[in-house]
Amino acid sequence: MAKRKKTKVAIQGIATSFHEVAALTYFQEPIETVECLSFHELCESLKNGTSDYAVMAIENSIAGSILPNYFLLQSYHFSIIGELYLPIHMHLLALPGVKLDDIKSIESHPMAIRQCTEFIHTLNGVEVRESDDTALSAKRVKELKLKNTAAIANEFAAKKFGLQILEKRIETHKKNFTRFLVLTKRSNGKLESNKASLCFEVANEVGSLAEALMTFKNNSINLTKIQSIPIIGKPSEYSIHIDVEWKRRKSYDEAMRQVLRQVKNLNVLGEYKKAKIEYR
Ligand SMILES: O=C(O)C(=O)C[C@]1(C(=O)O)C=C[C@@H](O)C=C1
Repeated sequence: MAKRKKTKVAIQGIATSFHEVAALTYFQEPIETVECLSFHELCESLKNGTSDYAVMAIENSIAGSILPNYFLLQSYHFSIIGELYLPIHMHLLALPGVKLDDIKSIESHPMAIRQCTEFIHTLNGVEVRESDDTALSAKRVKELKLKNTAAIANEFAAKKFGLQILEKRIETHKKNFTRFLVLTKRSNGKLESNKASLCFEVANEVGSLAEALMTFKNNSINLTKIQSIPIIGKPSEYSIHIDVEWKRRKSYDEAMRQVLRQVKNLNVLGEYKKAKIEYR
């Protein structure tokens, strides 16, 4: 009998990156991950059919929003079909036998570095370098035998690349989560949903944004996130991204009907099931 083809999921980074952990956690079935070394590459992989889904980090509870990804969501027109809040534990990894005093440079993904700034500030005179991925930094330390460099990455990367954990849990706050979105090219119809990601523009006039937001409030729709991003080429004009949650679908539909008349270019980026934030 022919083997069933595994679902292909694009991740930013290589095996053991946080994106891989997020993809394996979300899908809970054997998947094939497609490694991409940038978020742009990840979107291209989904667009050209190399992958069926993509998992994309959108915000972190210490470092905040990944703003460039809002632009990608807007320009690629994918559908968000799910979300995941992954607990993030960061460790400082080095070659076996290396001591903290030997470390002259640290490298990692910029979002990982931003989650560990308090720890990094305690190390004097250590150079900090940004890389494409936490796991890739761990791999480089191992393969290039970098005795004076440490990588910020997770425990899976430590194990896979045979590195020691020099300092454990160096994230600035222990309750650290990254929110990931699960994207596909075409959403397969109406999934069971109680959350949506929307974007729109409003006139630069007194109360225009407040009025649109009041429409959600008046229909008992909970606003969970708001993020504005510039509209390129129109200085001081913004695209507003919001996430909303509802208890009754009817209330959401009614709010959307009303808000359509109040805003411009309303775009539903996805309707999906709200994820739980579970501290582990
Ligand atoms: O470098 C990785 O391991 C990633 O998966 C990237 C990434 C990110 O883009 O925010 C994912 C989760 C963590 O917040 C740190 C880095």
